[in-house]
Amino acid sequence: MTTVARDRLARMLRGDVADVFSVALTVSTDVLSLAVDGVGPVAFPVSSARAQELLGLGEPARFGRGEETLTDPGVRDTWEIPKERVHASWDDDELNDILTTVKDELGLPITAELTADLHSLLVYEPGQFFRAHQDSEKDDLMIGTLVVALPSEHTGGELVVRHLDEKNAYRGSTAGLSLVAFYADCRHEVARVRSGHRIALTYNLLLSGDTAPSEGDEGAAGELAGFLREHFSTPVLGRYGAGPSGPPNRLVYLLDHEYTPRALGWRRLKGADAARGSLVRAAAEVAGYEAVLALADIKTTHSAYEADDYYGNRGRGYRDDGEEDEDTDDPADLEIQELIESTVMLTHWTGPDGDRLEATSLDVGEDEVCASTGTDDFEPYTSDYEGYMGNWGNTLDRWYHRAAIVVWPREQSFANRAETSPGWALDALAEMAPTDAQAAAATLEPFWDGALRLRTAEDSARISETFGKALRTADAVADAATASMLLRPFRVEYLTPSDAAPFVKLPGRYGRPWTEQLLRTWTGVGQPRWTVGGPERGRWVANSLPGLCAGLRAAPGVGEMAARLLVGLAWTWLREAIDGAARSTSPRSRDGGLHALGAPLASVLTAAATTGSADTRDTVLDHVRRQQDAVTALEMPALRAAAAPTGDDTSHEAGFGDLAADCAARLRSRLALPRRAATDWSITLAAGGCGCDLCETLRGFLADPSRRTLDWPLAEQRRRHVHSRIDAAELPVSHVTRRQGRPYTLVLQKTDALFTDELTQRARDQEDLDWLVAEWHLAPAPRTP
Ligand SMILES: O=C(O)CCC(=O)C(=O)O
Ligand SMILES: [Fe+2]
Repeated sequence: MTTVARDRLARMLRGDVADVFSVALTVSTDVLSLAVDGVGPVAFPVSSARAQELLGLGEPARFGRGEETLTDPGVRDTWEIPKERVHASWDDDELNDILTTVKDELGLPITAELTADLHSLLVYEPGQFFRAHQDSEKDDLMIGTLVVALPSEHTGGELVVRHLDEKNAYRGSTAGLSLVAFYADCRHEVARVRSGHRIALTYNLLLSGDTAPSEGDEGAAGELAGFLREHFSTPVLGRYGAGPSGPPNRLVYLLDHEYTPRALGWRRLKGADAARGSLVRAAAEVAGYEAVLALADIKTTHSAYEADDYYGNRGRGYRDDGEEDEDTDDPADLEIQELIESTVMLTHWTGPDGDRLEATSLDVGEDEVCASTGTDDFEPYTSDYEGYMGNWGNTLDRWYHRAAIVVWPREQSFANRAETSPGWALDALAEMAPTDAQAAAATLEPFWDGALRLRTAEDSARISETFGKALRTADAVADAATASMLLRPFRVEYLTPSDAAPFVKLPGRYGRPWTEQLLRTWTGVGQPRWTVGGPERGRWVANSLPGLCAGLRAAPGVGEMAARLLVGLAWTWLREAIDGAARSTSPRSRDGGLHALGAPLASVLTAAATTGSADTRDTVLDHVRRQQDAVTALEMPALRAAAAPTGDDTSHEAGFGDLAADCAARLRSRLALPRRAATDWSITLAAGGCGCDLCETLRGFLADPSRRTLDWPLAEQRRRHVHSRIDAAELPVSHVTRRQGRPYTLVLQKTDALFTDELTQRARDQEDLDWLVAEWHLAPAPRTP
């Protein structure tokens, strides 16, 4: 198998630089004098009596985790002397020398300035310790920590500093000052002090001044540039499904140190990252690419077994240091098997204008990622072990934060940013000259639909803001094809009355066929995702359509044309939704479905009147008139949603009077039917559906006015068929199985609901009719007895 360019690039970067993450120095006690308020000058080595006095001033030390500061003697058990009481004065030249040495050994830029800021004085007595932790970066400039252990008699209390799978352990000196400096992302701990006292000053290390990394070596940059060119000219499969294969959009090289969003910057890369960063940057420059810094959330999923279960022996655990981990709750010993999946999502990157970090959200494909150190070598910030669950095997999910350098061809820069920030891209396009905007927009085409659709699901407030921008930009680009491309991913539900003014410019600029095509796309007509009766569409028709049409009419000609198209498409949707609901075999869901379409129906009629679409109105009324009687469940809410007649043109134009008359006629004829006699137990089983012998027997029993119960010996399958027929038709008939004899007996019994439901329905019909007569000025009819 040939190794792909990005892996060769990562391997080359790994080889080149050693990762120094902590350094130690021992210096003479002469360079420091220490005094503590309340104790006076502290001589070196610190005597046990002095240590006791210092203890007396101490408070239980706190520690930072993330944003919080906590006190927990299970994590940290040591005394902290308030910083205000501590006066540590160094010989300036000596301290400068020390910091310069630290800077050089940690591989920080030569021209930068490293300073130390006193953080605290700690005293550990026998039994005290500080568990593994990472220091919080309290200052934007903070890059690490300097521990100055003062000479004193003690055993135990080693300071252990780790990075990836390496660790350095440091023991204090009894004669000199022992200094240890390490990067802020290193986990470190102080082992339990066994005897005597361990006393240490801690400092925050701050990096400032000209922190530009030294120039990378030219030959190496040239070689790396070659890998970059190869990467960007080797096709990968398109994203978002079936897209054609093309060159990758980016290369994501994962770094080895951790950075907070505040601390990530080219000038503040740590250890090996600094040299790698300047090399990759130089290579990108040579090849004409752009490099930005980013933060990534990585999730890996491995199949895993608890070691005790797996082959019955304890396999190698993935934790090699036996240290307790406060953040994770997996079983300690897991036999980790193969990697099932790994996803990399960029959460931040440096903005177009250089150093400032901005939030983003981009899933990057596997074939766009490489690293010199595998993610498995890092400590996850959280993990989750799922034991065996049905179809899924045991899996271990682990999440990591890593920093990255992201490289892309300059001409892909706009597209890369647009993919995660469509709103930003639309604003930028609107600012460009039309020909530039057309060229830039063309680079968005491969992912634009996908990028916006994914977002729709997430956050509809943001997408409607983006929609507003898209309307304006589609006008500004002055090109029909570009405008269609930019607008295609949206749906008609985003178009609200307040968009009428910006929207109407588009039919003005691009004409009727273009507008019709766009609206068909937005409403999904003729597309497979076309769903009938979706609640969002219903809400849009009910709430937005009339206001939108009224707004569009403000632009005579094109606005009216667009409004008529919208009314036509809304009716296409509504007709299918009405037919779908009316076809339902369940009376309850039929009535519920029709009821929900009442307000949309009122809107379509109103909008048709507003836009002078008399033929649409007539088609709508015809369609409603042709429905079965159940359509009153649609007519009533439509009439209640319509404004009552004011004698103005619109309500007349809209045909609500005709609708009210049709509805009243249906109610009257229903009310005119004779009431059910108290002795009449006949039930009609709606025609259609199954006509098997069971259903025929059922039909006969139901139709018989004098029979209320039927004892029907039936095998299970057949009982079930009868059940489902009764339930589907929602008949007032109870069915129970008497479990005696063979086959069991199905006992059917007509219930009182046959009478009570009918009474309720009549009362409701009467109430509806009275309301219609009063509100819609219909001729009163004689009340039925
Ligand atoms: O006592 C030490 O050497 C280290 C103290 C420490 O890790 C801290 O203060 O965060
Ligand atoms: Fe610490």
